Amino acid sequence: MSFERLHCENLQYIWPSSTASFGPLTGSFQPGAITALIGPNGAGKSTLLRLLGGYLKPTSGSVYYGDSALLDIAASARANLVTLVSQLMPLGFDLTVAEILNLGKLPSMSWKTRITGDTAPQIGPVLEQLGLSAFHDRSYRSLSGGEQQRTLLGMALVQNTPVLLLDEPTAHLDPGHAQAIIHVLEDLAHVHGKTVIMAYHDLATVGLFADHIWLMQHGQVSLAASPEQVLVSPLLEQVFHTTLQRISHPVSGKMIVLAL
Ligand SMILES: Nc1ncnc2c1ncn2[C@@H]1O[C@H](COP(=O)(O)OP(=O)(O)OP(=O)(O)O)[C@@H](O)[C@H]1O
Repeated sequence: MSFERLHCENLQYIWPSSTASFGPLTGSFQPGAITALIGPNGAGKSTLLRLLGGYLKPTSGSVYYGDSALLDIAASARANLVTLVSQLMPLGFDLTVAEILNLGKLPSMSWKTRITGDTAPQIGPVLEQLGLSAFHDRSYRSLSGGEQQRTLLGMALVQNTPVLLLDEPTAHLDPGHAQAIIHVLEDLAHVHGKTVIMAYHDLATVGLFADHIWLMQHGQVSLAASPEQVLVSPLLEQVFHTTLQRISHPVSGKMIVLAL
């Protein structure tokens, strides 16, 4: 299924067991661009990602992929449209790194290929891209947090959907691996035209790669604009309740925001 853009219309979610609520939110995400969701803990970033992926059913309003409401799209078709890489969760069972990456291929495989197919051609390049080739046969549970995070991202890359939702994809990574993952995401958006939406906490680096930033608090989007517009806004200090310093990157001139 192809679609023009991902859009949400009056999207609202009320948690049944708490006073927290999300939205209502109306807005669009651009294909071929990275949108970073920033905001303090509890702002609603993960909730928005789960609504956009169809993992939470909105209390009211809808998410549209082109003209189709997400919840009207069959689950099997949805799995070829969007994937969500969540924050790390312990697996209730153990698989190898290669087996987890293979799971990403299932939605696009026929039953016959699932039984007889060789997925090595698809997973090999992704293992290499994420620096996981040496971990091919390692048990997922035996990996460090950063290695597990790269494995889960690998499954999403193998799934190869036009929309990629990521919940803090670099949270457990050292600076070198974090930078490598950001380059992979830039390539997916800017070269392969994917819609990349990610919750992200690092104000120092978000302005270096994001094309759009949505600043969130209390389940609402307070400002959605370019990094140049969002990162200079005094709203940033209000939302994060801290003093911030802004400096320009010495080479690109892009904005780096530091909490002092
Ligand atoms: N399962 C749940 N039941 C009740 N309330 C929830 C549940 N999950 C999240 N919430 C509430 O919804 C609000 C938004 O949470 P969400 O996880 O979307 O925030 P976030 O911006 O991703 O935060 P963080 O930066 O800490 O990951 C919070 O107030 C949270 O307590």
